[in-house]
Amino acid sequence: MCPCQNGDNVATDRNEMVSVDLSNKPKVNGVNGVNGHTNGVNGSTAPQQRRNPYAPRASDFLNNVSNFKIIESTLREGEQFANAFFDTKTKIAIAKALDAFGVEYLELTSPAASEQSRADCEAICKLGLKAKVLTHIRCHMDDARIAVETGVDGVDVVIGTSSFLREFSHGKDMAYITKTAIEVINFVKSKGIEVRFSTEDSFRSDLVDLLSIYQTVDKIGVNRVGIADTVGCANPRQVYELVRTLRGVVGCDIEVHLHNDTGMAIANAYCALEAGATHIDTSVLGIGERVGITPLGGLVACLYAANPEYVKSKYNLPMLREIENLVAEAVEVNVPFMNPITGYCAFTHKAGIHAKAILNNPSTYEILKPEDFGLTRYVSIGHRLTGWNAVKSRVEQLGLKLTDEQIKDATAKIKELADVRTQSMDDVDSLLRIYHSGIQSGELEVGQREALDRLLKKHREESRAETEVAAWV
Ligand SMILES: CC(=O)SCCNC(=O)CCNC(=O)[C@H](O)C(C)(C)COP(=O)(O)OP(=O)(O)OC[C@H]1O[C@@H](n2cnc3c(N)ncnc32)[C@H](O)[C@@H]1OP(=O)(O)O
Ligand SMILES: O=C(O)CCC(=O)C(=O)O
Ligand SMILES: [Zn+2]
Repeated sequence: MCPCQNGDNVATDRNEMVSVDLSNKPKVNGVNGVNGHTNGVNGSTAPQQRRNPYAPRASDFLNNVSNFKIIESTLREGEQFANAFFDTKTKIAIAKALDAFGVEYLELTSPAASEQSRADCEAICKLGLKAKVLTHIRCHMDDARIAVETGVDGVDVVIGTSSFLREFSHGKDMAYITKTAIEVINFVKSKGIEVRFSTEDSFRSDLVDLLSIYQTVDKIGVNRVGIADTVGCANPRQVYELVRTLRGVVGCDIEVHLHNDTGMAIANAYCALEAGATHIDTSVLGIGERVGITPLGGLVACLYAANPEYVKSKYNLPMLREIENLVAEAVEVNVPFMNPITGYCAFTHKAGIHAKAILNNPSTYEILKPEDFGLTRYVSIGHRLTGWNAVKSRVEQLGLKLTDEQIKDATAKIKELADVRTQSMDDVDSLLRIYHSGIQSGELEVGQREALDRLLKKHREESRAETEVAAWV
């Protein structure tokens, strides 16, 4: 289990990961502990508020990085993930969790997919959630007729416009697509619910075709148009340019749906917002067709970096981990180790240079504050990359009195041992305690490596003897 996830103060359940929760740490170098934000390194008087380089620039008048809505599609796109099978109970649990987190919309699988999909859609509509409930259909009157009877707040209509999909999927030309889109949109609108029209495979579609159909549906009063990077081929610049062009052509909201085949989905979503998109599709852990779409957690991390207060005010951030665990369990995968926010070591700092600065001011090496996500920061100590400042913080936590010179001497021994194997937290603690008592008793002085080795050996033998006695009892 990840030390960041077990909630204990000291993580010792992985030998190679020697981490310590420094949240209750006393003053270090004259400044507050790691959770207390300081006025700068080593207590300097630099101003606390620094300009956030990730914040939107005032000159970007289209920028919606601090003004967006999430359309959470775990229960639609996510159901297209290879491992996904959501029974009704699981769908309801996911829907409620996402609603409590604060997403603005939930998108559900087409009720035309199966009888159970239709029944589940109705059941979720009846939950009385704060989030608006949408369902996702083909651009076809048969699907639209079923969808509007489920009780949804809106219908997301999609049809492929690229030559690939026109030729090999539905086989329809742009004239047919436009005519059917108008019919379906007018029908859904006549039921008094929201309607969105999206072109599938937008980035491999002809720009003139795209702008023409978006303009047509905007004129007849669609609530949103959607751009879909169905195959994950787009890059941030292309996304920016297409959304910005579209922003100049339609007055309605703009949604983007971005696949992650080349790892661009979060960056693309960010650029879409910069260019004026209003809604971003996500799924928990990014699950969906192939490698899925923009992950909810990663998007939240990225947008929090731009404007923490805005993101904190909209979403219940400490719920993120629970939601990811719920979905991970439902689809039988692990949360990836490098997942933003909730990954195995998202808030663990290791190298001595990092540890020192983090202890003085966490913002030196953190753009996300773990406490805003209900998580804890760790500093890893028992390895060859450690430094005396990290060791000093542990000495203070243990309540030991050692001079800086003595701590540097003890650190040299930790590094020597860690060159052979990573030291567990217990190993580091014992060494520090033995070092301390050696100094107290006068058996040890700084630099007396042989004396220290003798004390460590004696301790090892005593521990072994104790273990043997315990085994006999
Ligand atoms: C990119 C995306 O992820 S889009 C969303 C994908 N979601 C889904 O596919 C939902 C789950 N799908 C299903 O349950 C089924 O595919 C259904 C019920 C939608 C259709 O099932 P079937 O009628 O058996 O057709 P099948 O799945 O084999 O083929 C798709 C059909 O939809 C048509 N089609 C495909 N896309 C569209 C579209 N966007 N709008 C209208 N028709 C479409 C195809 O031409 C084909 O029609 P055909 O039966 O005349 O050949
Ligand atoms: O409806 C949409 O906008 C997107 C549909 C979809 O899942 C895709 O194109 O990848
Ligand atoms: Zn998709």
